[in-house]
Amino acid sequence: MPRKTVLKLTGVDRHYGQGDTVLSILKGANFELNSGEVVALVAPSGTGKSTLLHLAGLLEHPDAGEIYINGEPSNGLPDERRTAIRRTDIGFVYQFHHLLPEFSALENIMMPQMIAGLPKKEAAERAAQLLDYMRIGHRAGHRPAELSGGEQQRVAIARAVANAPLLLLADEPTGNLDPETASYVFEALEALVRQSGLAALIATHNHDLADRMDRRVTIEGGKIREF
Ligand SMILES: Nc1ncnc2c1ncn2[C@@H]1O[C@H](COP(=O)(O)OP(=O)(O)OP(=O)(O)O)[C@@H](O)[C@H]1O
Repeated sequence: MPRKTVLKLTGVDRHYGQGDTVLSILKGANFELNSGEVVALVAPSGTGKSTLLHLAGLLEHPDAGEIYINGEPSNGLPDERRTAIRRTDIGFVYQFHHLLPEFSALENIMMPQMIAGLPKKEAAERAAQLLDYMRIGHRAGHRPAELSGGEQQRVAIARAVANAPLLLLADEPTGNLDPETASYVFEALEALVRQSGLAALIATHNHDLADRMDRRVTIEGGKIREF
């Protein structure tokens, strides 16, 4: 599969606060992520990992610079277009699964597909396939509270890729799990990412998991550096 630059940041600045209390998180940050690449984002707490993921996911605006998703510059795009890009091109996984508690595992995975306009039957078929792929097909009818932490996180991963995005952004996706479960869930995540050829940027404090990814990047002095 030919590689495409799915995410690109050029000269990105992001700061919080103003005047004397300004906190500069990113300053002239550049970064590229290609399809098929799984990249670890490993940096100390508070250096801006979540900020970077929010910017890349078009959930926040940079103060300067440009963010391209699949070649399209995002500055100045109307909110509807940003939302459409988020829905179709980007999947998110968080530390805590954020599944909808009143819906089953299957329904949670159907939801983004139906919002994107897919008929219910097709959404259910795809959701069932993803659950099987994550080896939790037998838990399809269970609500999040009836699932283990590792199972919940696998449902969240399946939901994130349900609309076949180009880019997966994960913020400590295994941070809430014991090491053995974390390793198992990460394996499932990695297999899914590799099989679908999407680009993934995964923030983690877990060096063992980071070692298994293609590259590691960190945030240092407001820049994104390889290490
Ligand atoms: N909306 C905001 N307003 C003000 N400061 C913020 C805001 N969001 C984040 N920050 C600050 O920016 C810095 C970077 O935050 P961020 O959440 O990106 O760090 P992180 O590397 O993801 O940390 P952790 O590993 O602890 O999750 C922190 O000092 C945080 O307090």
